[in-house]
Amino acid sequence: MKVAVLISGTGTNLQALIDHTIDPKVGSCAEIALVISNIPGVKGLERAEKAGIPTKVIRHKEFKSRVEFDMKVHETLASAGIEFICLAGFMRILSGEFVRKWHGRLINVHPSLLPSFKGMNAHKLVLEAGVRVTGCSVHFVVEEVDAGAIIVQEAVPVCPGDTIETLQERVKGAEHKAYPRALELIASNALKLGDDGRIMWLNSD
Ligand SMILES: Nc1nc2ccc(CNc3ccc(C(=O)NCCCC(=O)O)cc3)cc2c(=O)[nH]1
Ligand SMILES: N[C@@H]1O[C@H](COP(=O)(O)O)[C@@H](O)[C@H]1O
Repeated sequence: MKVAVLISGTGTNLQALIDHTIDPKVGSCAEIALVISNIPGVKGLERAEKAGIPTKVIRHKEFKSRVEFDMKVHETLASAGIEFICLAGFMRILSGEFVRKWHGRLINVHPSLLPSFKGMNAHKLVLEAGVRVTGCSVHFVVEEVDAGAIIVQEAVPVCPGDTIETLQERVKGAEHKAYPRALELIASNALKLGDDGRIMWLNSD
């Protein structure tokens, strides 16, 4: 399954997906065939280049509208024969039109236990709420932000004295296990997004 990873920054989740898909012990049928960033010069692009994965920068600032940016991204994905998209620290909201075109073939990792703490500053909200357990969620992407069906979650303790930085680092450690696991469930046809918008587990035989 030809997978594209969309990034905007450091790309540690991209790295985890790369390491997973090239691991001969895993024998994954997911292959990362393209990495697209909306920001030039980010570390995630270096990670892809080091792994010999084609990269493309599509600057959202160069487009008059969100939809035109999304269309360029879609065309780039289609011409590369991409079958599945992983968002990994991609910080642009995608238009409903794009999300509909990739319905069931587009997932994201969010740094909280959804449906709690949606949006951009999950770790800050977690600390302010004083919860003792947080975590990460890998979910299908739907038009409503951070609201799609959840595929995998992993819990992470909140420790006394945690800051946004210490929390983010601990949660990322969980993301790097959860994301490859979620991609493998999909690539191995263990589950898919049902027409009712909920996870459908496919029989193993
Ligand atoms: N339609 C749809 N698209 C998404 C795009 C990215 C992410 C990743 N998580 C994200 C969640 C929130 C944001 C956000 O609010 N950014 C500030 C505004 C930036 C902008 O103007 O674009 C970005 C990524 C999730 C979604 C999603 O759940 N649904
Ligand atoms: N969506 C959020 O953005 C961050 C991306 O980090 P990286 O994968 O670029 O290191 C991760 O914490 C992820 O949960």
